[in-house]
Amino acid sequence: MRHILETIKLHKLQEVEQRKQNTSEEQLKNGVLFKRSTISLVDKIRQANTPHIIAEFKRQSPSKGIIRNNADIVSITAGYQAQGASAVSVLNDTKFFGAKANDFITAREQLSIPLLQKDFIVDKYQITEAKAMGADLILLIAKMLPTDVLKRLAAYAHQIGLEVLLETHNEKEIKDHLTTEFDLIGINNRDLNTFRVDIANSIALSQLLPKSAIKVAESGLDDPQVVTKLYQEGFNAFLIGEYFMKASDPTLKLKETRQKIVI
Ligand SMILES: O=C(O)c1ccccc1NCC(=O)[C@H](O)[C@H](O)COP(=O)(O)O
Repeated sequence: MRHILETIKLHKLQEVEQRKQNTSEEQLKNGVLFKRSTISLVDKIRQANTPHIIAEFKRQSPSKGIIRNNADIVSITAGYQAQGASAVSVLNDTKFFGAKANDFITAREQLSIPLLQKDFIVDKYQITEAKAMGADLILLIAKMLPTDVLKRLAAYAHQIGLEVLLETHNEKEIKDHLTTEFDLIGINNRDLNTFRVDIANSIALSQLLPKSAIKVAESGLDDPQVVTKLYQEGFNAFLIGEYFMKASDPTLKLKETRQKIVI
């Protein structure tokens, strides 16, 4: 069976080609938000040695199906900011994650903290789009693209003022990118072949990174004690989606989680 990322990649390539027909990159660059100054998550993390939560807004996922399809982007993302998220991540993919067309821009309109545009980037055009919709940082996934392409895309993102979170999941992906310039290194706790979450694997992989790297634990985090453990092991930030989104009150769940993390 085809890997989920391969399926997503094939779909993205088609989707992006279609969007290019409707809006040129030059048109995107003329948008108001393309010119805005971005807000740095890296600075925020370097300034405060504390567990930084990147709270994610996601309606559904390939591993869990529908999580909260009719979620209100305004109240949830505003609540995340009010409850101390260091950044908010908004899924921007419709086919696999159920994003609605205006989710990202609506979040941008009301947030003053860094906003991660969470998509599956296979083309420079999507990075221009991300900037044009008001992103501060983007995600690149090591498994999806060759190293030289990832480096080129990261360089372009930096050129237009975006920070880059590189997602990794195994030793090779980490070692291949050790010397390259990504701003934050994510380690996905979830194996996307099996959807199994393995925190011990993430801790072992994090030891391969230099102390100075900003390490982000991603996926499957549903216990403040586990976040505490990962923080003690050197992770700086925690990308949490489903745990908040499936709670009866996502922003209250973020508040409780932050209170329960021991530092
Ligand atoms: O979440 C999935 O099922 C998934 C499947 C295939 C590719 C990516 C996937 N997730 C994207 C993410 O990065 C997560 O939304 C993010 O790490 C938050 O994870 P969680 O806290 O488990 O919602």
